[in-house]
Amino acid sequence: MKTSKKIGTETRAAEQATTIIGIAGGTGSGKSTFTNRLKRAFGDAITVIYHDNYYKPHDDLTLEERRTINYDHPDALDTDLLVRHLEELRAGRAVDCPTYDFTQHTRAKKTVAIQPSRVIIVEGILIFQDARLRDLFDIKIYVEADADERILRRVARDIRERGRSLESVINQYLTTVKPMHYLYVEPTKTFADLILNSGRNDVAFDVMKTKIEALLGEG
Ligand SMILES: Nc1ncnc2c1ncn2[C@@H]1O[C@H](COP(=O)(O)OP(=O)(O)O)[C@@H](O)[C@H]1O
Ligand SMILES: O=c1ccn([C@@H]2O[C@H](COP(=O)(O)O)[C@@H](O)[C@H]2O)c(=O)[nH]1
Repeated sequence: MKTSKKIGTETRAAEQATTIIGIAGGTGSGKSTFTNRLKRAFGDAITVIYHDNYYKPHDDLTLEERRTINYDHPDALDTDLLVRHLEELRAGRAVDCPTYDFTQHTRAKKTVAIQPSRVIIVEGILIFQDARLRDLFDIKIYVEADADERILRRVARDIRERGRSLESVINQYLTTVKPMHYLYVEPTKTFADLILNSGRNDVAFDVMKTKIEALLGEG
């Protein structure tokens, strides 16, 4: 959307424009739930990219040492690489996206080829914290959920899917996740165009689905 240039009475560039949608919110708020629902609805017509895949690798450290890293501080992520990748995608070029292994707290070996498209969704807890990312987003959405619900969901998810114990999730939450949330995540809500009450919000999903259909020329 931002690349549109008026040429006479035509807006030619707008026909080719890419719209980048940022979906932020605290851990366990339902960002992935909302994002994945849109991805299921549109398939390859839209591109989804997760900031989580850009956590810095720490292969030089042992797993025990990696468990103690503060993953909720902006410095834990290679946001420079994400910015470069979004610029490439917006220019119509595919990128090789890293993937992340939460059970090992480091990057996985494989990368995934991400194709450009007219609508790109970027999801992550800290994506509105970086001014360069904010500038790239045409639409900014913040998924809201009470802290008690978010931690309960995180406990269940991290034990089920990310190889964690109850004790490790509680300890990580109290030492880094919670303080960083109030320092770096929650304040960025102010940048949002839309604040969603839950990632399982059918009305919000229908609104965004209609918007994306229009952007894709399906409306
Ligand atoms: N509104 C909701 N009610 C109950 N459970 C939810 C809701 N939204 C998400 N969940 C569940 O909570 C967990 C975390 O949701 P997820 O979308 O992964 O959060 P995030 O990406 O923001 O960390 C998942 O297991 C998901 O199925
Ligand atoms: O190695 C890692 C990297 C990240 N985390 C935690 O992940 C969440 C962000 O992901 P959500 O899907 O939004 O929950 C963040 O709060 C980090 O603490 C991790 O535990 N280990």
